[in-house]
Amino acid sequence: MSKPDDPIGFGETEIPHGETLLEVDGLSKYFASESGLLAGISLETDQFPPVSFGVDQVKAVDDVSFEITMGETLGLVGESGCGKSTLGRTLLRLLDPTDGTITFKNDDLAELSGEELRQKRSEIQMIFQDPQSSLDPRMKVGQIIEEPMRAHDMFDDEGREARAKELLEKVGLDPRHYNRYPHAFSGGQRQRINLARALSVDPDFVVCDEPVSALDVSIQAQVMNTMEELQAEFGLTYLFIAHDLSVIRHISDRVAVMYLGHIVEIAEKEELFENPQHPYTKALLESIPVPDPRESDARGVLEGEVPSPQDPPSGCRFRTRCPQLIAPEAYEFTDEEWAHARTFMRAVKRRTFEPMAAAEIRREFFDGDLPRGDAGEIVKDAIDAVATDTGRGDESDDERDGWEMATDLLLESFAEQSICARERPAYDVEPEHGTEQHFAACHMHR
Ligand SMILES: Nc1ncnc2c1ncn2[C@@H]1O[C@H](COP(=O)(O)OP(=O)(O)OP(=O)(O)O)[C@@H](O)[C@H]1O
Repeated sequence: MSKPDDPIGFGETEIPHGETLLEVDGLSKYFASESGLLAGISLETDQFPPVSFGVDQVKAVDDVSFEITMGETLGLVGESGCGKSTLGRTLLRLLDPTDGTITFKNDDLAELSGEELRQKRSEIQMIFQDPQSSLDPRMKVGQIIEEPMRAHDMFDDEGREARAKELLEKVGLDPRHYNRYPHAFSGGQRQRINLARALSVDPDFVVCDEPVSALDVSIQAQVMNTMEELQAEFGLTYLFIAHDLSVIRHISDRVAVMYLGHIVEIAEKEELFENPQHPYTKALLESIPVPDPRESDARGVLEGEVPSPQDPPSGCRFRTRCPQLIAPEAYEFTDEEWAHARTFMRAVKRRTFEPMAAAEIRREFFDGDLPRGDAGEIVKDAIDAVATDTGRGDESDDERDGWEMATDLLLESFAEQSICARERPAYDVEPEHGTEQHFAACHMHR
C-alpha cells in the first residue's frame, strides 16, 4: 500500500483492502462481423426476395458478471479467441460495451463519457503483451513514462522527471537510463518500462493483457515477481490475462476461466487447480504439458473446434465439446447406453470412423447392444444412414448425404434435448479449499 509520506504514492485510496473495487454485471461486447456496405446481407436462394439483412454479430463477451476486490489479482484464462482481451479492453472503456454495467468505486464506467471518463482513466491502466510495439521507438524512456502524467496534468516538468526516475528504480531498472531509447532494452526490460508508465499516474487497477507471454520463461518469473512487489507497495489490483496456466498459477489470488464469451468457472487459485468443477477447466488443466512424456497419452485433450462466436451454442457454450454432456431426460438411458450414444453421436458428427457395415458399427460403438426404447430406434436409423450395407447416401435426392442425415437426427434427438442445450448453467459449489465463492457454470452441479 502507498503511504501518505511515500514520495511516489498519492496517498491512500478510499477502498479498504479486500472490499469490492470493481463489479461487472451482465457485461457484453458484440462486434459487427464485417464492416462495409454489404455487412450482414446474405443471399438466400430458396426464398423470395433472395436476400436477408440479418446483422451478424460476434459475441466476443456475452453477459459476464464478476467482482474484483481491492489488492487482489484475478487471473483470467482461456483459449485464444475466447474474449479475454475484449473483456479487458471493455473494462477500460477502450471499447464501448454493448450491454451491462462496470461499477468502479461507485461509478458506472459504462455510462461515463468525455471529461469524467478521462479523469477515471488515470485510476485504471493497461499493460499489453508486446512490449516492443507498445513503446514508441522515437521517444526516450523518460518521456514514455512521463506521457500519462502529462496527459493528466500531474506535476511540473521537474516533478515528472523525479517521479519517472524513481519509478525506473522501483521497476528494477537504472534511473540513469532515463535518456535511453527503447531499442536499447531487452524484452523483459521493455515490459518493466511499460509497468513504470502505467504506474506513473498512480492507478488502483491495472489490466495486464498477456504481459509476460512474449518473454522467455526465465524472464517471465522475474517480471511477475516485480509486479507482485509493486502490487504490495502501491496497493494495486490486477486483472491478469493469460492463456498459460503456469503463469496464472504463479500470480493469481483467484482465477476466472473464460470460454467462448462466457465465464465458466471462478474460484480461489488453489481451489480451481485442486478442485476444478467445470469440464472445460478440467480439460484445460489436463492439457498442461507434463515433463514425463510417458504420461502424456493418459491425458485428456480438448476435442473438436471452438464453435463460432457468431452463432454460439445455446445453454452451456461448452456442450458441443463436453465429454460429460448430460443425457436428455426424454429417454431412459442407462449411464452406459448414454456414454455409447454420446460417443457415437460425436464420431458421426466428426466423421472420425471409416464406413463399415451396420453390424460392425453396433459392435464398435455399442458392444452389439443398442439402447432400449425410442433412443434405440433413433440410433438404429442413424446407423442405417451411414452404414455401407444400408447407407442411403447414394439415394438422397438433395445434397444431404447419409452422414449429414445421421448427424442431424442424433443432434436434434439427443444433444439438443439435453438440459445443457436448453438452460444456461450457473451454480455455486461448496469449496474444498479456502472460503471464497466457487462458481461453476455446469449443470452437473444442479
Ligand atoms: N474489433 C473486432 N472486430 C470483430 N471481431 C473481433 C474484434 N476484436 C475481437 N474480435 C473477435 O472477438 C472474439 C474474441 O477475441 P479476443 O481477442 O477478445 O480473444 P482473446 O481471448 O483475447 O484471444 P487472444 O488471446 O488470441 O487475443 C474473437 O472471435 C475475435 O475474432
